Amino acid sequence: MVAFSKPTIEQFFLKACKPVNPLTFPPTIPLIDLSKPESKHLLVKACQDFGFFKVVNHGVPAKFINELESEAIKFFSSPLSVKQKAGPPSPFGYGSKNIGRNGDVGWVEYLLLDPKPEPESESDHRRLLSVFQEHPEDFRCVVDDYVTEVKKMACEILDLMADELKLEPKNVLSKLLMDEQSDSVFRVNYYPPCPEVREHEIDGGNLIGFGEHTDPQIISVLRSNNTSGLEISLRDGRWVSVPPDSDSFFINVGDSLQVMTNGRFKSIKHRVVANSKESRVSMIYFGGPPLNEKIAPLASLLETDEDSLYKEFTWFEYKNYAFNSALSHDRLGVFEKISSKI
Ligand SMILES: C=C1C[C@]23C[C@@]1(O)CC[C@H]2[C@@]12CC[C@H](O)[C@@](C)(C(=O)O1)[C@H]2[C@@H]3C(=O)O
Ligand SMILES: O=C(O)CCC(=O)C(=O)O
Ligand SMILES: [Fe+2]
Repeated sequence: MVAFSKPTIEQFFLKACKPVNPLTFPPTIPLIDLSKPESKHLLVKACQDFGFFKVVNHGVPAKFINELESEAIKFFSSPLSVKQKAGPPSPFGYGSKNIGRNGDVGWVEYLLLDPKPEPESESDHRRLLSVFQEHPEDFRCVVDDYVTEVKKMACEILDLMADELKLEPKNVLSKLLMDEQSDSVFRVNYYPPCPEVREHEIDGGNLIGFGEHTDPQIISVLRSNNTSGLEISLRDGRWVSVPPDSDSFFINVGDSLQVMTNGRFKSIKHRVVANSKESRVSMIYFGGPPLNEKIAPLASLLETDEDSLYKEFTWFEYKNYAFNSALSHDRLGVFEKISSKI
């Protein structure tokens, strides 16, 4: 663990890296229309080829999305002293610039929230809600309404995957998110504009909003406003920027789903670069399994004689390892039976 001092602006720049490739996603981002259940074939292909796709006709009411975005903007626009009352994020609360506990920094402020507060974490929630001095319960309702809908969509997507992969039972994946003990997280990120980015751009630097990483859970459901910044890494190592679309959702395969499909689905490496002029607001639901769940390839997916590529572990063990590692660390590496590094 690293002791934190206030990060300097230089720490936020990716000096040693090649400039971000301005290509947009080639050829186009896989697009899944949830009103057409036959798109389940495209959905599985997208998970195999990229681990990433965009969803339209998702059924999440615009009202819930807009209310959450405006509550978030209200919160992030309040004085630092007010926001700090909701911090630090240990594990839930307000954070700024420091990401995780291992020395990562980014040009970002965020709220990490428990989508389903347990009685023991009630005090955390009270502290968090006290920040929304005027109507604290309204904020909780706005988060609950949004998360309920997004979780429903995530489960629908997981059921389509299971159907296309002919998994039994059909809810083998979605039941992990529906479980009362599901260890999911909800995050709202706010990337303020950074005027200083322009001077550094001249040196070919990019301001890092959220450093490169894969998401450890099963599935991540991301929605952002119309400010660009999200980039994904292709298998050939090129970074490409994802055109923002505030009316759609973006889905990432997480590390756990990569393992459950024995590597057929890819957990995609992604990052966010900050912007000199516009603020970016994103909200992400990370659907995770219960802590005691064994994360292993689904038996019905393994061909005869096909072995698991991974050692046995529970979500508790993986999460513990992940949260003690830096953002860019290749977390699945140590759980592979044959290291991909050789
Ligand atoms: C540096 C870190 C932040 C993170 C925990 C970790 O040690 C490595 C994984 C990171 C990540 C990425 C996806 C989600 O944003 C997140 C909440 C998660 O589950 O894993 C974050 C963690 C975090 O911000 O605490
Ligand atoms: O804010 C974003 O657009 C993505 C952030 C992200 O990848 C994360 O919070 O894990
Ligand atoms: Fe992420």
